[in-house]
Amino acid sequence: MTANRSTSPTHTREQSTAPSSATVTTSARPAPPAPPTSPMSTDGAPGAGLSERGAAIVSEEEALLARVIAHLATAATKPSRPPPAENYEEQLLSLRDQIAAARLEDVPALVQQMERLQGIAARRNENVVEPVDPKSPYFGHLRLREKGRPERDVLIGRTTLVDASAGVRIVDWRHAPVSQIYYRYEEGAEYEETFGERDVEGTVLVRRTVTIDDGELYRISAPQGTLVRGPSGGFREIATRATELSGGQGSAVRPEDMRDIARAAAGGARGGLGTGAAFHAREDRHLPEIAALLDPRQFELISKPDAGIVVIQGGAGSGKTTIGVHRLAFLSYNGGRRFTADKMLVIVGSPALRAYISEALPALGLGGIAVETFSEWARAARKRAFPWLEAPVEENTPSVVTRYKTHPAMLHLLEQRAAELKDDARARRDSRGTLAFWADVLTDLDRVMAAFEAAGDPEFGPEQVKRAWRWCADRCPAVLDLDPGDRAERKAAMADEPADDDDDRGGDGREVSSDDRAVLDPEDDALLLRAYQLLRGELRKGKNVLVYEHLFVDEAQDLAPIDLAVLLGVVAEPRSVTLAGDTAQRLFMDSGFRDWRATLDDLGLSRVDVEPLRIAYRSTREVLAFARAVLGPLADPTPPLAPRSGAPVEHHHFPSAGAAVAFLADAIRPLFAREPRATLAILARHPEQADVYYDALRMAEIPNLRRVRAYEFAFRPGVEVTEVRQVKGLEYDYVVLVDVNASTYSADDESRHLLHIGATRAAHQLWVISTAAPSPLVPDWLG
Ligand SMILES: Nc1ncnc2c1ncn2[C@@H]1O[C@H](COP(=O)(O)OP(=O)(O)OP(=O)(O)O)[C@@H](O)[C@H]1O
Repeated sequence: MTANRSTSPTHTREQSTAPSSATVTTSARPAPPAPPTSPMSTDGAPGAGLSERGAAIVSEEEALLARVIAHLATAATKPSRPPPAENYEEQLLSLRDQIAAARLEDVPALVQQMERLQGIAARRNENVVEPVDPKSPYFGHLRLREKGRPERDVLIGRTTLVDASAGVRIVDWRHAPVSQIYYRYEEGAEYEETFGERDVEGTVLVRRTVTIDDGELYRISAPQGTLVRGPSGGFREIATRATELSGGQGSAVRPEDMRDIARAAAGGARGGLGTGAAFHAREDRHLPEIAALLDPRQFELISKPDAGIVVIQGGAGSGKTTIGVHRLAFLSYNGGRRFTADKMLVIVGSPALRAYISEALPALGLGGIAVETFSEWARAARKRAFPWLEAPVEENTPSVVTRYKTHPAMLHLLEQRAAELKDDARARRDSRGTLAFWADVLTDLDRVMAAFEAAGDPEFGPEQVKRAWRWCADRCPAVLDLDPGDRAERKAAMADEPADDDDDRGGDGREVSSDDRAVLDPEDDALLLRAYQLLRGELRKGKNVLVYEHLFVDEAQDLAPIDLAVLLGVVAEPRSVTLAGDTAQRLFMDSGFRDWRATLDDLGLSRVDVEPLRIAYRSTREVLAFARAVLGPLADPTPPLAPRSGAPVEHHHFPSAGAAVAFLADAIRPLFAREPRATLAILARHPEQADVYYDALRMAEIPNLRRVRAYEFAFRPGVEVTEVRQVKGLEYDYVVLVDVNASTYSADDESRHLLHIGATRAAHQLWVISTAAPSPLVPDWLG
């Protein structure tokens, strides 16, 4: 699928030049140089122009596939055919027979499959072990030579099936020893691994990624070349040049390597939108699924031990979400009964990502995992913990109050005050006591002042503390009033607080004024939950304790330390957690998250390492250069490695939005005529700006045009007009950033982050449009 954030992980990144895993893997021992091949052919004639080596690879792979399919067909007609998935006992018996007949080196994979099945049988209601799908039985091919043993072909797929006598060995990608060879070693490399109890040494004779769809081989990626079946049925070689991660020679992938398509793209030079990438995607619909492409570093993080906290810092498009969801799959496979679907929680940054991940998980064999945004999850948990607290939550909190409530100083104060109440049975007795505690912590001015002074945050001094405190002191009594219990007593206590005649405006100029209605701020959900955890212990869901065995938090940079503390508080010991985020993509500047190190310290996790990811897979080198430039001083000192190069980023200036739309309409129509499967995002900072572009493009009768107002992305081809904030975590073939004017994006941190996020949604090409004095963040070199 070419749509933004493909909904199926089997084609999560439909672009023709996804680097073959062989070209991005690193190995202690380099692959031997590929023998010379004849020039690449792009003429589409069946098999025409295939090098001798290419032809040999194709026939080897076709023979292998034919063998597997024939075996699956025979197995299907035999009584010993794997029984329906829900018939666990028969499946276990079948596996036992396979083990009895298997060679020593195949036994661990089968035993693992058996253990997994036993776990599932015990749970009954969980995911089932799927039989091998004859339409797409595997995606990786290794040929291994081990000392004193004949060479053997091992295929990497989504489930295990081994029949050594038939020469068929398909091993689940999550099965550690074999997948380690696939993900860590290049063709030609020597390896040492442990299979079960046995140490083995060998050589990877062949390592290829294959795409099989509907039982047909469509694509082979090998170090010697990428071979693709054309519409006429024959194979041809495409874009085989090795990508250079350092930006060195031979790194260009497109448009040069796609001359034929670029030629088709009318006016492919400056002024033309479209690199032909989405056109090519249509032709080469069959691209390897992402599990086939994982690089060694990604696989290392995915396969980290099941206990422990893995913190991933990676730039835009470096595979953080990919790692998070594959780690869930890996743990669920290897973790026996511990990691069942109802015991894993995924927290995402937006409803759009929730939609994407919810659809991606079942395709990885993970049905029924809860995927929620933090605010949704916290709201529901808070309502369960305080069922009688019927205060509405209003989203009009002044910035100064958000910062006060999410500041690490507030988290520490809450912890300190709770510790002081260790022996106070009254405070701990029920959720009403917790509510009183919450109000007390927020409104005890002396303690609050001391806590913020100790935090020493130069951007949040006594002035701000006082203003935020006023807001809380004004609002908390009405909330406490919802508890008829000892209303009078509490009111009297609140009345003792000193009157405040200071300025009563919030940091953003909004009035911080008295409100007699019982209203909560969104940040109160986390404060109340943390207070509950500290005073009363574990949160509950119905009669059960609310506890998860694994937690994956995506876009963690937009959560406050207190949010993370609440989430970590619902994870069972020993904790198994993946936290992924990118400090360059912070959107909620008031959230209390400063950087990973400080946040981990705030959470008492100083000893946890932050794992950096360096390869930016999504965007081209040109897009990444722009995205880095707009970050200015906020950019990571180490630039990401960008495997792909593409069309230059262009800046177009117009006197008005009307002129810009006319230009865009003229570029978009031919783009979709050439590349009907393309996805294009037109991104504004503010909704009103997006409306202007949408209305005008609609009048220009741009087909498949959608105005996305509240995360209702279609994940299919077409033009989506929306605000930058909404597209966090998504991806498009092409992106146009509109109204990149000085009045819209000044040189402040939030503007830098927004432009960075918007730009890095583009996989292939980026345009920047200004309609007044351009933003100072547009780099000079863009012109
Ligand atoms: N090893 C890989 N080889 C090729 N493509 C990859 C690889 N890893 C990830 N990708 C692709 O790169 C794109 C970005 O991946 P992903 O969304 O996981 O990154 P991210 O770090 O979460 O990005 P963002 O921070 O922008 O949300 C996706 O299309 C994904 O399929």
